Amino acid sequence: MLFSNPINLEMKDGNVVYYPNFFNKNQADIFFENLLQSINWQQDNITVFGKTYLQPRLTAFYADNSKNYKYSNITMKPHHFSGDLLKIKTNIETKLDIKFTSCLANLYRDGNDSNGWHADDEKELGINPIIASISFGEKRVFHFKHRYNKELKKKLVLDPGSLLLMKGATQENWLHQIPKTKKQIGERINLTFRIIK
Ligand SMILES: O=C(O)CCC(=O)C(=O)O
Ligand SMILES: [Fe+2]
Repeated sequence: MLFSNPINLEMKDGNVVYYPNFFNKNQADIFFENLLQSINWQQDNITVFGKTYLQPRLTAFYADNSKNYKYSNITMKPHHFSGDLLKIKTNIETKLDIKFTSCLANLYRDGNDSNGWHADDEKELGINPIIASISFGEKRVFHFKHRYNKELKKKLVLDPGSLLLMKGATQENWLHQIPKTKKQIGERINLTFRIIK
């Protein structure tokens, strides 16, 4: 087997599988340190209901084409894949047998950084997008809530070295977030590999 113990989250109207040890601890630690230094982290302004704020985390966008990525009034121009990010891309493409074009990277500096309720449903991702989300560094809680049935919720901890694979109608029917935490915690890097044609 290429990687151990996938956990199917059994999402109604969606399809989410969690792979806790997609990368082993040693690999995950090395990738974390290298990506922290090598990624072109930036902090953008976002405009929500007419008010402008600094985004509560750092981000960077990479692609093997020149297509921009637009979300929350932000347009991100891609950098080219290289170094460990390219190694990770090739590794997951081989293991999953899927080719990705793009990666949106997130750096949560501490518990005060977050990612509010949203779905990855921008039209450039197409219908039923496949999103492969890799985590390194500090573990963080991840929430799902169903868009139309308030009783349906899921909560899980994303461990370093893990992969969360979201596919099928997940983005159409569910929202997700990384909430803030009051705990004193360190940095976390998340890489979301996407297909943008
Ligand atoms: O940090 C995470 O695990 C989630 C990131 C995310 O949802 C996104 O970039 O769209
Ligand atoms: Fe997302």
